[in-house]
Amino acid sequence: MKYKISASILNANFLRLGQEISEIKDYIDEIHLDIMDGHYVDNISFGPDIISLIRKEFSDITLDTHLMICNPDKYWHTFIEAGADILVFHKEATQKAYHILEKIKKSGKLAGISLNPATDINQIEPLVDVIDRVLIMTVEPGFGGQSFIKPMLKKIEKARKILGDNIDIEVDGGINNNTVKDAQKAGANTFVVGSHIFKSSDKIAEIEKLREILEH
Ligand SMILES: O=C(CO)[C@H](O)[C@H](O)COP(=O)(O)O
Repeated sequence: MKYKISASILNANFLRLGQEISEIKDYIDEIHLDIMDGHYVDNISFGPDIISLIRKEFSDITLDTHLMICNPDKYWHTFIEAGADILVFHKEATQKAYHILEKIKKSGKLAGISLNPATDINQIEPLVDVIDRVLIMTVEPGFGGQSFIKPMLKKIEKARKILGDNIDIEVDGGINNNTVKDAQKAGANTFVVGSHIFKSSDKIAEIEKLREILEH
C-alpha cells in the first residue's frame, strides 16, 4: 500500500505558520490538523478559521483533519466547509459514529475514525463499510512530543487484518526515525509526524530520512 506522511502542525511555530507549511509542503503528502476543544482532551489548539486560512493559501495541499472534540455530530460540517479533505473523529466521542461517517462521505470527502490507546480495535468492525481511514492513537491524545506506546503495534496488526488493503491505517503520536518502520511493518501506511519535523533545524532532511526508512 502506498505510504503517506501527514505532517502535524501542532508543534509548529503558529506565529509563522504560513512559512512553516510553505517550507515543507512539497515534501509531504498531507498536512495533519489537530482540533482540540479542551473537553475531549486537556488541550485547546485551533478551530475552523485557521483551516480556512490554510485552505485559501494552499489550495493544492491535502488537509487531514483530526477532531479531538466532544459532539463531532454538531461540528463535522464546519470543518468540511472550512476546507478539510479528510475528516477523522473519535469513536469514544459519539454514539452516532456510523451516521456521521455516512454524512462525511456523502459530502464527497474522505471519512475516518480514531481510537484512543485503550479502545478495543473491534469497535471499528461495524464501521468498515463507511470508512476510508482508521487513525490509531499511539500516544494519549492531547499533546505532541510524547513517546510512542509500543503495545499499539499489536493493535495495528489486528486493524490491518480487519480492514484488508484498501483502508488507510494512520498512526499518530511519537512517530520518528526509531518508530516509523515498526509501525509500517505492523500494517500502518499513513504516518502523522509532528515534533520530529517541526522541532528540527532541518525539516526537509528529516522528512527525507523518514522516506528513506519507509522505502527500504
Ligand atoms: O494528535 C496528536 C496529539 O494528540 C498529535 O498529532 C501527535 O501527537 C503528533 O505529534 P508528535 O509527532 O509530536 O507526537
